[in-house]
Amino acid sequence: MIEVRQVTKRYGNVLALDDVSVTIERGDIFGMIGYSGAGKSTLLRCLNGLEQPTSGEVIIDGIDITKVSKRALRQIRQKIGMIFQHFHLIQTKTVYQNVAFSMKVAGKSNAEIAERVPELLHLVGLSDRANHYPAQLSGGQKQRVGIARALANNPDILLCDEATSALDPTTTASILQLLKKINEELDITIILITHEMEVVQTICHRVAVMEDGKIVEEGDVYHIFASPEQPLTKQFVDTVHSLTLPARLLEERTGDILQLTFRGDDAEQAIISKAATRFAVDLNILHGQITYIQDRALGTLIVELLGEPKERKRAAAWLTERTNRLEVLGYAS
Ligand SMILES: Nc1ncnc2c1ncn2[C@@H]1O[C@H](COP(=O)(O)OP(=O)(O)OP(=O)(O)O)[C@@H](O)[C@H]1O
Repeated sequence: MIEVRQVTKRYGNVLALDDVSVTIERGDIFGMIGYSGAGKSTLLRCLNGLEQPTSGEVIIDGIDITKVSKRALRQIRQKIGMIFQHFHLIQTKTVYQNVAFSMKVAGKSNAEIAERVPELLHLVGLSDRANHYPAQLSGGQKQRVGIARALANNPDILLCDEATSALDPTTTASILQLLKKINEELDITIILITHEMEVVQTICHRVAVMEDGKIVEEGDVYHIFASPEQPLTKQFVDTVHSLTLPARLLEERTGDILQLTFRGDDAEQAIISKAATRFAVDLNILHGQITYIQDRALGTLIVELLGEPKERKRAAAWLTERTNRLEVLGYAS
């Protein structure tokens, strides 16, 4: 388990982290999302002791790593692997040598290296590229080498710093699936920072939303998608989970336009038809979609609510209570 307790980090008069507290359970895939400058990289670097907080504690499996000796920290670091946006491979070494190098640095014997490296290359799907140099690999393959290298010393934790930001969508998907497999099969806790909510949607169990050095919202990923509270969280959720109505439809509408978000197990149609019978209103469905957050469905509907103002208001209040999120996109003119 990782506990960040009231961590503050100042660079001169820049407050990069402002009293951040968060707990990451063993086996989680934990996402940290935020725009550039939010403090994500600084927080990640505090987790592996590359950065010393100005104040606060970073406790990994019961040990506050901000208080240990350099030697002890080096040992703890061996249990923490890291992968990077731009891979950071050694260009003059082959794939095999890149992975072997981190084991050599950790003092592993040649026999251990000779046994482990082929296993790792097999795990990341690069057995046939062992003798290639980084320049001969695609971005996705380079990241696979980065992952193999990060796993070489059997870490408990894998930190991913924008690991898919330099990759195209298909390659991103395959790297995310590999990370998921590593989490499930090797029981490695994964902490990833990203500015893409799609990455969070695809593999994270929990997510923290960061802004100006603070965590503004944190929770289970499905819950965050279904009921985001902070404006920034809503913005991120909307990047993958929003519907756009053609401008013509919005202009021609005569009723209120509502966007409703439902959990997958809710009977959306039943709620819509019940609202129509319960109140003197009509509801036209204009648009809808179901998004899957890992295996759980989250539905969105845009409806036009027609009727007298008082009835529309009552129906909207009734719907608000029965949906996860109701937003008014436009009122009847
Ligand atoms: N070594 C440093 N010296 C001075 N200021 C720094 C240093 N590292 C980070 N900062 C500042 O701290 C703040 C947080 O930066 P950080 O890199 O953690 O944000 P981020 O969310 O990871 O952004 P990005 O996605 O662009 O990397 C920024 O204002 C940044 O300029």
